[in-house]
Amino acid sequence: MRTRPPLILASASPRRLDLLAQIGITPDEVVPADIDETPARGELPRPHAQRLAQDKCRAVAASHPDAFVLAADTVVAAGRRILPKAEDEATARRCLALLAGRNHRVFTGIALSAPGGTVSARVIEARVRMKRLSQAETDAYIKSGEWHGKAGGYAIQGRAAAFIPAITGSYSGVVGLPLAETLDLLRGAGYVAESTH
Ligand SMILES: Cc1cn([C@H]2C[C@H](O)[C@@H](COP(=O)(O)OP(=O)(O)OP(=O)(O)O)O2)c(=O)[nH]c1=O
Repeated sequence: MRTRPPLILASASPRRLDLLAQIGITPDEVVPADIDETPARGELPRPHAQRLAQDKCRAVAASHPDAFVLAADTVVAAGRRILPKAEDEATARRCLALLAGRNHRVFTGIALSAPGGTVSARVIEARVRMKRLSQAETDAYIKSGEWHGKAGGYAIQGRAAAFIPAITGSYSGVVGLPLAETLDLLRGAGYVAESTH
């Protein structure tokens, strides 16, 4: 019997592992990609998300040529501007100040490499509205620490859900892995059979 090549999730994000589990997919291995995530000069949010997902995918596929390798990158965009991943309070506050009371977009790039090296990739977009935030709401959110390591300084899957009255597009994409489209890629590459899922 022919055995199916393994699936590697090229991500350090526990959210991505949880999201895959939600649709019944368990990668054989998790191998985070260590790449430079700095936006190129003048790079727009959508191509940035696409490029980083592909870079993460290729970085891991290079040392695992016989596996399927799945990678993603989530970018929060205020207009043409790419918001940082919040690693400190000041950055998280700046992001929230920019996003509160406005609509913004979240782009998640996904890339899948198949054994042999063929890479398929897509970018999935969501439009998110965040309500205006009072000083007390911002302070309480900052205190929660939930913004840490999150693109744009918030996590829709946590307390910040109370700040989001409307979203159009992929919810799972905002959290980090758009599930419908990821399953399409896995199907297209032959990892998931048409008859399952
Ligand atoms: C906007 C938003 C982002 N995020 C997260 C998803 C991603 O983990 C993170 C964006 O950073 P990414 O660079 O996409 O991912 P990562 O550094 O966590 O993991 P890796 O590169 O190894 O795959 O922000 C949420 O969890 N909820 C949200 O609502």
